[in-house]
Amino acid sequence: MVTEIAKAKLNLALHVRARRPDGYHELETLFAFVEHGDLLQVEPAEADSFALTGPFAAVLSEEGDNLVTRAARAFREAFGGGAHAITLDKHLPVASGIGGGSADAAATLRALGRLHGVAVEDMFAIADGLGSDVPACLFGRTAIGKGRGEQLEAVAGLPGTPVLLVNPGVAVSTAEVFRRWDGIDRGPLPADPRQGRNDLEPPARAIAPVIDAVLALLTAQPGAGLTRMSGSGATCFALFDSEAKRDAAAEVLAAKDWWVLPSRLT
Ligand SMILES: C[C@@](CO)(OP(=O)(O)O)[C@H](O)COP(=O)(O)OP(=O)(O)OC[C@H]1O[C@@H](n2ccc(N)nc2=O)[C@H](O)[C@@H]1O
Ligand SMILES: Nc1ncnc2c1ncn2[C@@H]1O[C@H](COP(=O)(O)OP(=O)(O)O)[C@@H](O)[C@H]1O
Repeated sequence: MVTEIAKAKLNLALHVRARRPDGYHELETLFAFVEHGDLLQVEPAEADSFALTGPFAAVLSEEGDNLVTRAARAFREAFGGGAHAITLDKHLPVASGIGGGSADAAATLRALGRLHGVAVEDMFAIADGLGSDVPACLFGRTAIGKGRGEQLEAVAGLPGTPVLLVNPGVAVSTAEVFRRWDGIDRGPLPADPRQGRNDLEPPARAIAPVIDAVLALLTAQPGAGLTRMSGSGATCFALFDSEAKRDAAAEVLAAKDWWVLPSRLT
């Protein structure tokens, strides 16, 4: 049995540059990861099986096609390896801008790669076909992403930085948020992500105005530095200058009945 953590992804900055003829958007984004996420367990078996557990299992169990089973199918078509029993312990909220599904797909590939001796480098083509964020999650390191997110360049991160993730419990459709982007290119990613922005914030806030309240309360917390929405939302994050201040902020935001995840950047 192999176990992988499907770490939550953050977009420390996300600049949308252009709408492409194929419907996708050209991005420049700074991907980072946190220590916590979903838990994936994979073992060879006589027949394929897939079990969902954890606090967000119910949301997903009504959907037929999971990114985990899609990733496993794509792996087998490319590399063989037979049947597997897979368990996904779902801790990350679904459709929330922290790439939970993408991280699960990448963790599935990593686990199968470990079981069957396939290198991560050889699985990027499969990852690309599963979703725009899956290559970044497979890479798993702080990186600048271009194209639709699949052109990756590793950069120095801020490992160990305390971070708080907050989701107000509203699922936001990524496709819908991109559709509402105003089409204005506001320029490239700056060297310092703090000077950057998330261009998907205005359209996401229009769909889910509660994001305004989350950002306002996060920004007001003692010790909060860079505070922003991640991906297409609605999860927002703040970096903190100490774990104690992060934990104090977590209590304040959890009192709103919002989902909170105190973690650290990897
Ligand atoms: C916005 C981002 C930023 O990291 O994160 P999330 O909010 O999903 O976490 C990603 O680009 C999301 O990646 P992912 O969730 O894998 O998206 P996909 O399944 O490939 O695409 C879902 C839909 O989003 C839109 N889409 C996605 C990526 C992109 N560069 N341009 C787009 O226009 C398309 O309408 C597409 O049909
Ligand atoms: N294992 C999975 N975890 C989360 N979502 C999944 C999974 N498999 C399929 N999905 C689908 O993918 C969509 C995007 O999910 P998710 O990756 O959580 O969003 P985001 O990238 O915005 O954080 C969900 O609405 C859901 O329908």
